[in-house]
Amino acid sequence: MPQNIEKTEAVMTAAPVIPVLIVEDPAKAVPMAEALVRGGLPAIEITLRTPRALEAIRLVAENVEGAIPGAGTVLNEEQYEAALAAGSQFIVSPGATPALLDVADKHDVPLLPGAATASEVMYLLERGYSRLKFFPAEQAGGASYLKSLSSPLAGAKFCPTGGVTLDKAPDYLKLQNVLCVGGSWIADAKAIASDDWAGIEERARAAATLRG
Ligand SMILES: O=C[C@H](O)COP(=O)(O)O
Ligand SMILES: CC(=O)C(=O)O
Repeated sequence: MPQNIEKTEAVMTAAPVIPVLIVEDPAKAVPMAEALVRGGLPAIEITLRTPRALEAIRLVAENVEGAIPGAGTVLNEEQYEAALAAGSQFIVSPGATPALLDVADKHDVPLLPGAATASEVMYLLERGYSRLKFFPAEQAGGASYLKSLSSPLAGAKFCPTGGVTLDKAPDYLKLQNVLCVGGSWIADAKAIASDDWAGIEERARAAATLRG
């Protein structure tokens, strides 16, 4: 089935920011997610870039009330299925392949596929996907580039991610074709490694009140 827009937008509009997380130690996942939820960011993307990321997703799914755990950096069918089995409520990919979209079409779980060019967006629209990640946002051209896509590709709405910061986020959030932004600045590897839950909560709170 094509993308379920209502369910996908529910994830994208739960808060203005989706934190993108690289979790090495699953024992950190629950206190980290609790800090993010307390700060007002329920949708959290744990990337499959570490060996124990799936374990981290499972622990958040089973233990953190109010969290909407998702898996990022999902590149293929095997990772997609493993992410769902771990309890992911949404899936994110830096790009899109026909094989990844084929497996996503079999499930009613939001997939945010990545796109960075007009042709990539057009391909995804053809496949029934209109709620997308714009990646890597800053490096690909930033808010002015994304604004240029909004008139010719009016059906597509984005979550820009990649180089987005607290300062840059409002430039994206004010665009008609942006529903949220993603980024690692709220809980980077250093903050997670040093158990800086208060700092993560504080940055989450600032992000949760961002407006375009
Ligand atoms: O690979 C990039 C991450 O998805 C998030 O990007 P960031 O660290 O620039 O916020
Ligand atoms: C870029 C991103 O969010 C991902 O790796 O899925």
